[in-house]
Amino acid sequence: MKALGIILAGGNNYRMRELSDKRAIAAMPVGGGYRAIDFALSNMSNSHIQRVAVLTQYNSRSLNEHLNSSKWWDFGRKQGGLYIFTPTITADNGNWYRGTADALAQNIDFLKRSHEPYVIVAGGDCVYKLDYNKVLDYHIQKKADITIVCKDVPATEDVSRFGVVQMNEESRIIDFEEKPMVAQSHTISTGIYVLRRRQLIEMLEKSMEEHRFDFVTDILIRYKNLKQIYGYKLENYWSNIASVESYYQTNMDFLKPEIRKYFFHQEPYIYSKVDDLAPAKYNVGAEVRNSLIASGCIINGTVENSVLFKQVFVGKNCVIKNSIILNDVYIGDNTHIENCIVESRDTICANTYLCGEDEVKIVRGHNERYLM
Ligand SMILES: Nc1ncnc2c1ncn2[C@@H]1O[C@H](COP(=O)(O)OP(=O)(O)O[C@H]2O[C@H](CO)[C@@H](O)[C@H](O)[C@H]2O)[C@@H](O)[C@H]1O
Repeated sequence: MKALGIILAGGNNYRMRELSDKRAIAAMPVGGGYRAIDFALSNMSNSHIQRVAVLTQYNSRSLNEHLNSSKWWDFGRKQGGLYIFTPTITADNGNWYRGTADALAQNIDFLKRSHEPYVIVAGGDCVYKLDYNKVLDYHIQKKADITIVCKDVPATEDVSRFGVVQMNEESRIIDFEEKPMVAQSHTISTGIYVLRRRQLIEMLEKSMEEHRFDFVTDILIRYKNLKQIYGYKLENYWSNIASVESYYQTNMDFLKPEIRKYFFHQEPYIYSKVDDLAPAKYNVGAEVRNSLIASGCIINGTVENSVLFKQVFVGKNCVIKNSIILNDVYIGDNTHIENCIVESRDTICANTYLCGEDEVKIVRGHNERYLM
């Protein structure tokens, strides 16, 4: 096989507010039936990458539970497999992953023991489909040292939470600024990189010698004029779960017919861990419009422009509008929920009124305000 996959899934993100208290960002539920990491894992599997390591750290239990079997993404092969690497305290190392380069460097033995000539490095918090082999072919054809998958975003979009690149006519990256206040272009890095395994090992060893721990600032930006770094443009849907707003928007995108068709009905498919649940049930009085309702849900009230994850109960005379309800939530009768994200495994008492006014409201059990 030509490439090895590494998924970085250990970061925390304060922009996710309380949603990251319970779980790693890569374990965030997406699109009614997936977790964020399913997209990178399925892309790896669909690109026939047989050995994939997931580097996890922050709130790793939630992710470990989701990844407890490699069979869902078809990695259970004799010559390959899915590896989950959390930081390990050893005689030579007493540190957590101090950054993305450090996370890779702490697993340098895995890189050294592998035989694949190339490595695909991707984040576990992005929603997209990509055949990594196309990027790999491009990387080889360009004779690049590093290839970064990039995306043009509308000029109206705030790019200050991304790496922003400038490319010349040959698609060589001539400038890379990480999270700039004022951006020079609207081409962003998607955080997906291709490089030679030997090259990566060499760069990581140098970084560690100098106590530099971040892949972007200490490798990409440092080498941007010294190495041949190319950009590969991703034309299709891509979104990353980096804030409550982008998480909400990504889920709402799944209500658009073209996005649903792209992810649910067009090959290659996205895979996830499957639960054996009863089908969703709509009782007399239920009214559902433009919504995704996962298995195990029971609906009695009205649901509109919303995404309900598995095993949500909606009581009588409820109105759920423009909201995301995470799994195992019980919503009592006569409740109004609008512009909210309701945390998983929660009970919303009957007669509750919840509405995100200026921004999406995150609801956890005790946020209720009762109707008069
Ligand atoms: N210590 C650690 N151990 C293991 N995994 C860790 C880690 N720290 C972070 N990660 C993981 O690495 C990935 C990148 O996270 P970062 O916090 O480094 O950057 P961010 O996602 O903000 O931007 C990045 O991704 C956006 C695109 O989403 C780019 O535009 C931008 O240039 C790039 O830095 C995430 O999947 C995260 O979970």
